[in-house]
Amino acid sequence: MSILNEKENKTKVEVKQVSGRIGAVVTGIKLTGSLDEETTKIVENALLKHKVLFFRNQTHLTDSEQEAFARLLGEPISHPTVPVKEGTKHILELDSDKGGRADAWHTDVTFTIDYPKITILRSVKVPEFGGDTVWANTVEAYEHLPESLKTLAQQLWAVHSNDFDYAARRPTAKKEAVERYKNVFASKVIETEHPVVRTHPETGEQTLLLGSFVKRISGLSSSASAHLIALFQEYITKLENTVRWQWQEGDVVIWDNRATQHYAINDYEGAHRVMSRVTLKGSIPYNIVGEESKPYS
Ligand SMILES: O=C(O)CCC(=O)C(=O)O
Ligand SMILES: [Fe+2]
Repeated sequence: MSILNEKENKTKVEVKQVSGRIGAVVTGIKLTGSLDEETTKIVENALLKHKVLFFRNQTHLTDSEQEAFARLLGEPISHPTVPVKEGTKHILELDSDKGGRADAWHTDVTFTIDYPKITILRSVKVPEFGGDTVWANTVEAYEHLPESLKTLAQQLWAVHSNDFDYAARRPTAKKEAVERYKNVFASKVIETEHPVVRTHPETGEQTLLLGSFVKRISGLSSSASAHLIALFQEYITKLENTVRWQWQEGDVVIWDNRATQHYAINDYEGAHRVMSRVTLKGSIPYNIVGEESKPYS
């Protein structure tokens, strides 16, 4: 077959927006570590535009092939406290039987200073019902703030920490999950002060940087902090600002972790759900006037 014919036979790549403010389904791409440059660029550009990309039928992927694909978009990094899945370089396995139920609105690993720019999540085992994930667009959330709240948000800084009261937030969590949180996830306390409004380093857009790792707003009482966080989170998680995905086995979802928050719905009780996650190295955030995040101690 000539090169020309091969090109003609190539499946057409399509990027189809699926809701008003966030998310697109991508078809015609088989994700592998040897994806060509042109297709990789399509994925990168679509991600900056839509913030979350959904790919069905990627059942060919193994952990190592997922890592190989991830390397095309950036530098894979391991979680700072949770050990990587055995036999892999950087994969974080989220197993519902081991407390892997991320049922709080968050951006990944924001307690670190240069938290991941992108997350690539693959469904390995999905429950018969439930277990959807929802993403929210933090650029659109900022854009939809009234001017007075934009001005307020721009002046705020927040302390993000991996040391929060896990058990109080999840009164029904199993003892094993609470222990795992304490002994693994928060084994080493990591805290960072980030601006509440982060300038996206690639698009220049303003994003709201909050989520469940926020301990408090700098300089405010815990009560005032809680009110303000709730106020901004309300704009972030407004349903019009979100997209919800019903997983099938072998789906891959890629999100821009600098422009989104997400929530894994914990509505499948004892059923088993397993996900494989790779995160890519991010950069230190800065705000509209160029002030950078700093370690907090
Ligand atoms: O389990 C999910 O759907 C999402 C889990 C999560 O928060 C993550 O992978 O970062
Ligand atoms: Fe997450």
